[in-house]
Amino acid sequence: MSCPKTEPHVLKEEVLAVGKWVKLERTTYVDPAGKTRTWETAKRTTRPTNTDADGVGIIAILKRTLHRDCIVMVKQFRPPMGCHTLEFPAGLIDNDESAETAALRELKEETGYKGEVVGVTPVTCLDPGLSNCTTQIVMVNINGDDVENVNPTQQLGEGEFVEVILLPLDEFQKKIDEVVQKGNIVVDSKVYIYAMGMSQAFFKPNELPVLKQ
Ligand SMILES: Nc1nc(=O)[nH]c2c1ncn2[C@H]1C[C@H](O)[C@@H](COP(=O)(O)OP(=O)(O)O)O1
Repeated sequence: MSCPKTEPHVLKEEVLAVGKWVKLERTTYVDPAGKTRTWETAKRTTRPTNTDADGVGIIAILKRTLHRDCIVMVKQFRPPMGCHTLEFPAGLIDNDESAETAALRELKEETGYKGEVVGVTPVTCLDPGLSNCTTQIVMVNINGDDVENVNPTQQLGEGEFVEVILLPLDEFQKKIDEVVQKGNIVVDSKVYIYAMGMSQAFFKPNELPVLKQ
């Protein structure tokens, strides 16, 4: 006998604990079989009122004459991980800020580069089994020949320590693997999936030989 189908939905959200940046809630919801259940949910306290995205991630490609195109990456100590991470530049969206404006601001602050937005994703979820945290990924081109971008200077806030790492686009996955193999560093999954996609697109490693062009 099949279960009757219900449109799953949230019934109530009770706050269990609140910090300055994060809160923990108990979410009561109805599952697709019509049964009422609960879930432990983490949320940021900082989401702006004008958007469903908490933050932005920035895929910034540095283009310079006589250089290979590079992706601008950041390495930093992340307290929740207890180690360094390799990530795309990223940050929280300020109130009344668009994803595009936040991306160019965060890129300038974290890396010193001035970029131009060439694309933006819809709101995407980051870890939906744990949290409602969301991000928009913003694609940015950087003209590395521009005088403003020849000696980029970071504008880091108090307590921010960010190392900029340039990785060539045409060997992105290989270079990430080299960085990871060197030490105690974890790569962000968005970064690694992008790198795997690049490898698949460029080298088609999983295609049968007869289908390769
Ligand atoms: N979960 C957090 N705990 C903190 O103690 N502080 C936090 C949290 N999330 C953000 N922040 C602080 C740290 C910075 O001072 C600001 C802005 O962070 P931002 O640079 O926009 O984002 P990240 O790059 O993801 O840190 O918020």
